[in-house]
Amino acid sequence: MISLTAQTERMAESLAAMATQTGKALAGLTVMFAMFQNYFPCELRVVIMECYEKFINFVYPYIQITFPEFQGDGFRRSKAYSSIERYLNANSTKQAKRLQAYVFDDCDAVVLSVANNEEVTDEFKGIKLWWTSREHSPNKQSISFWPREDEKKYFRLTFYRKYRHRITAEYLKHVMEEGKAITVQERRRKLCTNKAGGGVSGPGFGFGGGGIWSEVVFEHPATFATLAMDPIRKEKIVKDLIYFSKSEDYYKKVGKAWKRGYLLYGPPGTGKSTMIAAMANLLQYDVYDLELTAVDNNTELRKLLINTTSKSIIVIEDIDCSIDVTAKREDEDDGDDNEEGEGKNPVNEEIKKKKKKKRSKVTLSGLLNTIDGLWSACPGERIIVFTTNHVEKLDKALIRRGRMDEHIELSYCGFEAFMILAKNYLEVDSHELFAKIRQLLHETEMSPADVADKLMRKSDGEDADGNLMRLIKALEEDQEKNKDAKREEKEKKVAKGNESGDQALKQNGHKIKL
Ligand SMILES: Nc1ncnc2c1ncn2[C@@H]1O[C@H](COP(=O)(O)OP(=O)(O)OP(=O)(O)O)[C@@H](O)[C@H]1O
Ligand SMILES: [Mg+2]
Repeated sequence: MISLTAQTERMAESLAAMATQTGKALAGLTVMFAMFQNYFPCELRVVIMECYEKFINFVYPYIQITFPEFQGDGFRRSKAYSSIERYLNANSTKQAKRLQAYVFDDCDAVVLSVANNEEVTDEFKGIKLWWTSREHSPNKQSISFWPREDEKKYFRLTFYRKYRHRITAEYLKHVMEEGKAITVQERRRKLCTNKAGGGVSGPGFGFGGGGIWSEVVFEHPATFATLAMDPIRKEKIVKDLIYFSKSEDYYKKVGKAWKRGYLLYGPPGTGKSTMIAAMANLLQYDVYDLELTAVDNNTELRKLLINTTSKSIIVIEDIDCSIDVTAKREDEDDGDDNEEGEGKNPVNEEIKKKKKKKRSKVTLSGLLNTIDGLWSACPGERIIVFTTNHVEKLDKALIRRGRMDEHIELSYCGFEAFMILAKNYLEVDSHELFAKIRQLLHETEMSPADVADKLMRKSDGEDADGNLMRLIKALEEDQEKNKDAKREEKEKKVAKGNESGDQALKQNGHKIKL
C-alpha cells in the first residue's frame, strides 16, 4: 500500500495528467494506424503491429478502468461501485492511513472506508493492482437532491496491460462476488410475519415496509455449533445447506428452480425452531414466518409467497395444525370459493364453518400448487421449511421428495446432544457424572429443551455439579414415572385379559375358584 502525502499527491496528479496526455497521443496514433493500415501489405502490417504494441507497452504499460458511483441515468448507485466499496473496506482499510467513517442504511455499525485520493494496493494470484477512490467536486455552489453532473465519484483500477484478460475475466468477478457477500453479511436481516387478515403494512424497521408482510430485525443467537444433535447428522445438514446456497449454476443447468424444502419433525422441544434460526444464521438469510391460519385464501397465499425476497427461509410451523393436511385434495379445491349456495344443509354448513375457522382457508392443493407453480419462478434462492410434531398425519403429496427434499427428524436428547448442551451451558467437556447421565438418557426420553432447562444456571454461585445432579434427579424421576406408566399399562392389559376370560367362562357356564 502506498499512502500519499499532500506533496506526493500533487506529483501523482501531475503524473496522471501526463499519463492522460500520453494516453491521448497514443489514442491518436492508434486511430491513425487503424485508418492507414489497409495501405500496407499484410506482412508489413503484422510487423508494424508488433512494434506498435511494444512501443505502447514501453511508454505506458498500464490499463486503467474507472467505476463511476452512479449509473448512466445518474439516479441509481452502481452495483459495481457498491461492491468495490465493500470489498476495499474489508480488505484495504488496514493498510490505508487516511480513512473516512460512515454508517450504511442497512447496518448499524460504523464502517471505515478508504479516503478520497488514497491509493491502496491489492494482489490477485500474484498480480499487483492499484485502487484509488477519486472525487471530482464542482466549483459552482448549488443545491440539488441528485448528484450533479459535474460531481463525480469513482474508483479507478490500474494494472499492467499484460494481465488484462485475467483481471477483466477473473479479478473483477472475484471483487464483485466478495463485495456482494460482504454486503449480505453486514446487512441486518429481517424476520417477517403475515398478520391476521393480511394486507397491513408493517413498521418496516428501515426495510421499506413489506406491504403484506410485517417486519422486525432478525436476531437469534442459535447456530449449528450450539444446536444439540448428533454431530455427523449435523455436519451433513450444514454441508447440504452450504452446497445449496452455492449451486445457482447447477440448478440452472438441471432446469430446476433454486429452491429447497426441509421437513423438520419430532416431539416438542427437540430443536425444530432452533434449527431454523441456525439455518438462517448460517446462510445469512431472512426468515418469513408464514402463519397459514392468518391467510384468507389460496390467492393471498400466492401473493405472500411472491412477495418474499431472495435469500430467505419461508417457515410454516406446525403444518399439521394449520391446514387440513389429511383431507383428500379433490374435496378441498373450493377453499377460496364462496361456499354459500342453495340446497345446502344449514346445520352442516355451520359445523363446517366452525371447523374451517380453526384451520386455514388455504387448501392443501393451493399450497402445493403455489410451491410448485408460479412461486418457484421467482428469481433467487429460497428455502421452505415445514415443522410438525406428527409427521404421520401429513399427506404424502405434501412431503414427497422434490417438494420437501430433506426430512430431518429431531428427537429426544441422546448423549452426543447432551455433550453439546453441557459444553454450551456449563462449559464442561467431561465429568464423572457423565457416565450415569449417558445410561439414564439411554433409558428415558427427555427433550433437549428439558435437558437444557436443567443445565441452565439459575444463579451466579451455581457450579456444574449442582446442575448435573439436578438433571440426574429429573431423569430418575422420569424413569420412575415411565416404570409406573408401564406397570399401569400392564395391569390394565391383565385386567382386560381377566375380564375377557371371565366373560368367556360365563359364556361357557364355568367359574374357576382360586
Ligand atoms: N437440539 C437443541 N439444541 C439446543 N437447544 C435446544 C434444542 N432443542 C431445544 N432446545 C432449547 O429448547 C428451546 C425450545 O426448542 P425449540 O423451540 O427449538 O423446540 P421445537 O422442536 O421447535 O418445539 P415445538 O415442537 O414445541 O415447536 C430452545 O429455545 C432451545 O433453548
Ligand atoms: Mg417450534
